[in-house]
Amino acid sequence: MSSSSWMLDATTLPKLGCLGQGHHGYISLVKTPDGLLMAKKTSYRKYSDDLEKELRILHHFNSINFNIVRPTSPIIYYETMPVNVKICSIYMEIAPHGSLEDMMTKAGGRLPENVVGYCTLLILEGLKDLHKDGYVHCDLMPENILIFPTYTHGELCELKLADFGLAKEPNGPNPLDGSLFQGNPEYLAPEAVGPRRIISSAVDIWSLGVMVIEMLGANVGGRNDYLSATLSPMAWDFVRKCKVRDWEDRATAEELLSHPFANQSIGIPPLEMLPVPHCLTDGVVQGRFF
Ligand SMILES: Nc1ncnc2c1ncn2[C@@H]1O[C@H](COP(=O)(O)OP(=O)(O)OP(=O)(O)O)[C@@H](O)[C@H]1O
Repeated sequence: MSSSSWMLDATTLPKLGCLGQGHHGYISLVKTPDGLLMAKKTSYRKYSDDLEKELRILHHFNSINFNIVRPTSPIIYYETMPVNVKICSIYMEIAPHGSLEDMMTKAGGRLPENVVGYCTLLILEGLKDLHKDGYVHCDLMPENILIFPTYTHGELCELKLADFGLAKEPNGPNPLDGSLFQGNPEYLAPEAVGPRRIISSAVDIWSLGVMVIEMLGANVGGRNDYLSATLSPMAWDFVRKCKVRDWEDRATAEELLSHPFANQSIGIPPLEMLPVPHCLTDGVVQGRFF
């Protein structure tokens, strides 16, 4: 990457489209003068602490882990918009195939089991390093897993963890009470609510189990008897290990990496299964990816 794209004159970059919308802001597609396409994540300035933390985490893992989205600028940028609206932004590489949620929507709400196994393996690769360094994502859901093309080892796509706004840093404060999985309570590990409120890497493993259920098209609120009857024995065994109620007995990312469910060899999603955000469809935007 050239030094000109690393230090941006953020205010002059044209906004070419919208890549996504979150609860605290939006993600837009921008292009640098030398033709590099990037994702710009913007929120109101009152959320700047979360955005600064997200950028810190992205930088921490920039050269360590390829399954965590990469930042494309070193600092957070502050701007004042018309009518004195104060915003802040960070820049990162663009996911040309959107999010896992987009892929599920495109597939009609259910992915083939071997594709889910492959996606799970890539997510576990990201979680393993995150947890090894003492971080907890705390917001693991399909919309926060981004899809990238890759042509290494004959693979077609690569998944990366994104959206670290609620993440817990080593020795950092817990996310605010009530901030996790608003509207998606099934994703929240039981020990992360109530008076004890334990936030550890096991919280992400619980969410991963729920995500696997969702990707397989089953009911995420379903009880164990329903899940054991609905999922394949291998998928159910994986989910069961993620959803152990006692967080200290829950499997770790490292352990789950060797589970047969995450090692199905023929689950690489075919090209036609990969979504493409509207603003990136052919002919609309020309440019290079990071
Ligand atoms: N780097 C990226 N490339 C392409 N699309 C992206 C990128 N980052 C985010 N998006 C899209 O934008 C959506 C929202 O992003 P993100 O979750 O980071 O925003 P947020 O404001 O933190 O959301 P929330 O408040 O709901 O957690 C994602 O689900 C994805 O569809």
